[in-house]
Amino acid sequence: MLRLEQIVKKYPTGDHALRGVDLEVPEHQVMALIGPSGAGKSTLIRCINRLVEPTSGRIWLKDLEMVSLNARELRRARRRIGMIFQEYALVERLTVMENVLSGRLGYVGFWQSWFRRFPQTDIDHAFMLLDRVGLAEFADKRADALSGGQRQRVGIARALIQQPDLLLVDEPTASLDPKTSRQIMRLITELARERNLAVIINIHDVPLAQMFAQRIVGLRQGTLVYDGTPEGLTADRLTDIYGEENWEGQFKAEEDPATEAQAQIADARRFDPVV
Ligand SMILES: Nc1ncnc2c1ncn2[C@@H]1O[C@H](COP(=O)(O)OP(=O)(O)OP(=O)(O)O)[C@@H](O)[C@H]1O
Repeated sequence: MLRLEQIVKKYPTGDHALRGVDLEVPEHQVMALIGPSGAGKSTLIRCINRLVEPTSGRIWLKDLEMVSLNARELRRARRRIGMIFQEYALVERLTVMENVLSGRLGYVGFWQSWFRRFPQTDIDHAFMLLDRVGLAEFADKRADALSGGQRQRVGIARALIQQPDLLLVDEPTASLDPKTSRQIMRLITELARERNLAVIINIHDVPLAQMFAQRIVGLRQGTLVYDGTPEGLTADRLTDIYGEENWEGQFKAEEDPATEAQAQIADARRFDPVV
């Protein structure tokens, strides 16, 4: 589905952010990218859709080689890659519905997008997605009236309306409380399963990554130093990634199936209070 070959990124400042990263992500896999600050996680995620230009290397999205695409081809290819950001990147004065539909801007013509005229199929899809992320009743609310958790749900719906093959998620829970963080991670992983998406999540919270991702990749100083299961992330492996530390107490937070089922039901019904 996605294959990175020897990705190198050296910024003009001389920072060597990625030092030859090889990585393959199959369809339906939720992969968490962890590592200390400055390890190159955001750079790696942004190289995939070329928000950051790799210095060298190749990136295959199925049979499409991303690095060699010209600007027009790249615009088209980016439709296949949804992105979810830490700070949501919503347009504050627009409604929830308009924000979700903005995910279709790459598909409609210039004048249609200028007048924000979207096909009925897009509008129906947006309503369906808003319902799925628990925001059906918020379609007409302005984005600036939403809580952090609700904003991230809008960000998820906006990424999914593109109908991407791959989701790139950059610190989706960094501004959220622990409970909302779990709900957002649960939603992302459920949607990935439902839609057969490959997902790469850049995340600092290791227990949260272990709880929801099928695979963990650890970066250190631009080099891949761990690639394995959540369970395999022992104290020694954490030291490989983050350096020497007493990792006692860094446990894998298990989800209790009964509590989990209740949480999902509650999740489906709940709406975050508007703050
Ligand atoms: N636009 C830029 N110009 C120059 N250097 C940069 C730029 N962006 C990142 N870097 C450098 O590249 C390296 C990797 O940064 P990056 O933001 O990818 O790391 P990260 O693992 O995502 O860190 P964090 O967890 O703190 O977000 C760092 O040394 C950083 O200073």
